[in-house]
Amino acid sequence: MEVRSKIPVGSYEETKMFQSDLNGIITLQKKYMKDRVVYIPEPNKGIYILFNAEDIQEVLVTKQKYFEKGTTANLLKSLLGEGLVTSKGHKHRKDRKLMQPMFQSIEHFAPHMIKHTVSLLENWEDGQQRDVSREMNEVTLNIITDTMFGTKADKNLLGDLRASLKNFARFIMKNTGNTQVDEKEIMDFRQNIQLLNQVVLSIIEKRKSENIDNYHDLLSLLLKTRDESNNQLTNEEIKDQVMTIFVAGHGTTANMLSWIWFLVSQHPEVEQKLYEEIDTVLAGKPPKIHDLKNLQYTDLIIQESLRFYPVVYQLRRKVVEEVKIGNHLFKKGDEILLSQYALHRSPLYYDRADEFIPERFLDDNIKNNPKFSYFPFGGGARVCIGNHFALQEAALILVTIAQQYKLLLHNPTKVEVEPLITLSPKNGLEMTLKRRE
Ligand code: HEM
Repeated sequence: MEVRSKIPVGSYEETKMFQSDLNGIITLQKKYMKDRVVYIPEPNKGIYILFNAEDIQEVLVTKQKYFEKGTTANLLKSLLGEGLVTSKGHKHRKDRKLMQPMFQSIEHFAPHMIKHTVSLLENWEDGQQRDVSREMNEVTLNIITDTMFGTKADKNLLGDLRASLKNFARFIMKNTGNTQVDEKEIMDFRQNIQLLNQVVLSIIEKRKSENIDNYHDLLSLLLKTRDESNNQLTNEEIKDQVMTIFVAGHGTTANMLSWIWFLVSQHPEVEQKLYEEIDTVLAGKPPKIHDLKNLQYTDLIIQESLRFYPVVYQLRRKVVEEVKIGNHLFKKGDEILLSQYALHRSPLYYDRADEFIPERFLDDNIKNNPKFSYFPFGGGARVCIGNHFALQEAALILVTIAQQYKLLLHNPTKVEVEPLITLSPKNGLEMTLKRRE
């Protein structure tokens, strides 16, 4: 008998459950993790979900050449063009090599990260209610435009931009694998893209009118780059890379920080330890990059938050050539789903997986877990290029704010997880700012 016929198939109810609710995959995992995989016959194209960390490592690392990015990446292309997130094969390797230097040494970005957090705090007052998710988006957007493009984010565009990106993400999630997309939705979607393109093109145009040698950021790197035949990158190529970093490089970190604030506010004992550590290590002084190594509990909170709410919660891959993964054979064209959300809550790897326990990352059992039982930044050739940038940024923003404020949440039941391209708080995150004595 053919190996692939042994793969269990989800029922109609299970397919519905998987599509309608993020927790559907947790129920599927409980039932099918011993089989390591389940096939879910979605209406347009079925998908295989893997539940074993070793199999995931094969897909992302050891057998990565048998895979390419799945259908979400194709829709993302309409926004990001052929940038680093969406490019494939030779073009991807070239792009990665080109952008890598910007992410190799990131310590010098620390003062910018702190400066933008401090200026965010200048607008905060004791007792105010603020949508912390919006605030985190603002500060991370300012940081990415400053560090990568040497410019300021245009204040007027910020609100529109955030709404635009969210609409865009909703569109993608609704239409991944869908062949009949509503005309009106396509029109709105195009308008959204135009707005984003405008922002990015204005950044490029402004720089072209200046002396690029005065800058040492990603934009200048892209403008100075020559290919093998000594040709410059085209405007379109530069726009795609800029748009990619612009989009991939702020909403993700903003959502991670929103979940951290939410989780910390719901766990007073964790909150207390965090504040104690910050007060002891920083002793009231602004953080410096070398302080991060001494902020160990802060680091545990960040790791555990990314386990609990992995902002990039699933990856899709498409098989390009028949391949055996674990005990199963996959054919060309098969779509595979790797779910950080499921693996990070798998009983195979985590005790009390539904509880938020930062200390678990000190546990030896966790250290012995297979590598891909925890993969918030993916893995292999396509591992997140901004992972260290994001972790450094999150820690600096978190401690800079926590030195001055506690954030209180009055109505936790109002906070809902919305699984778009990233996990975001559906209706924002209204919190009260309490200034510390
Ligand atoms: C908490 C924050 C972040 C998370 C959880 C995250 C997660 C991820 C994941 C899981 C991937 C792999 C996607 C795949 O394999 O299909 C990825 C790729 C990528 N990320 Fe991030 N990311 C974060 C922050 C950032 C930042 C700050 C930047 C840039 C400054 C960035 C830029 C990118 C780029 C360009 C790629 C594509 C890399 C490639 O395909 O070679 N990310 N990210």
